[in-house]
Amino acid sequence: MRLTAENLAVRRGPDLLFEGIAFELAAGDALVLTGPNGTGKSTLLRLVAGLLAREHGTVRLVDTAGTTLRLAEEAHYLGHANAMKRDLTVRENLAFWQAFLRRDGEPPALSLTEAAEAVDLGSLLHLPFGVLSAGQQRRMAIARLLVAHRPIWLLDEPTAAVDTASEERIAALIEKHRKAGGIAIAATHRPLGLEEPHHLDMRDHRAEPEAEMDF
Ligand SMILES: Nc1ncnc2c1ncn2[C@@H]1O[C@H](COP(=O)(O)OP(=O)(O)OP(=O)(O)O)[C@@H](O)[C@H]1O
Repeated sequence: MRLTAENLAVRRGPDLLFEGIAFELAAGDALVLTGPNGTGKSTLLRLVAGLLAREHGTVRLVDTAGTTLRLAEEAHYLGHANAMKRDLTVRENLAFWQAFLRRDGEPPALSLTEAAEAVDLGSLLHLPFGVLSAGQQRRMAIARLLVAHRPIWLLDEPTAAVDTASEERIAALIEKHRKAGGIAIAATHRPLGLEEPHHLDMRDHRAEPEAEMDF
């Protein structure tokens, strides 16, 4: 499996936000996106997830046989929002995602209980998601990634709001995903503690201001 980006640029509103983004990731690789607020880390993740159109450039995922795969179908995307319904219990939320994402022939994923235990919150499955603390909610959003297999993880500040022990646990889960042949791209303001990740500093790809038209 190989995830390749070439010459990516994105327009937000009237302006080009970034340009010239390129990377090549193989199974087991991680890419860490850094850069100040507003430099486009979330935008790049959303673009790779297929949620945003690009101005130009390509993103391509191919399997070991060289077949091009649809990225939107092969990726877990964890945005700033946790994609959980506040009024449903944690178990109901995770069950929804497992049923929604399950595909025939996938490698086995974790059960709902195993996924909650992997983020050390196995005792909270019965609670409405909305009553969990901010850090607990983030950890349960990480548990969502474990209930169905997807080879690409696109993670926007995955450790936001979590305590130090949970930061380490989340890093270990990302490492496990990599060791199983997965690829991870993570935007972060804090070191994630991943083993030998690739780095992409969004400051290096700020788009030059475009010339204004005179009339
Ligand atoms: N719909 C939009 N129209 C115009 N500009 C937008 C739109 N959406 C986002 N932007 C701008 O795109 C820029 C990049 O935002 P993005 O969220 O990708 O940054 P980021 O690097 O992830 O920031 P942070 O570190 O704060 O999470 C910001 O300046 C934002 O205002």
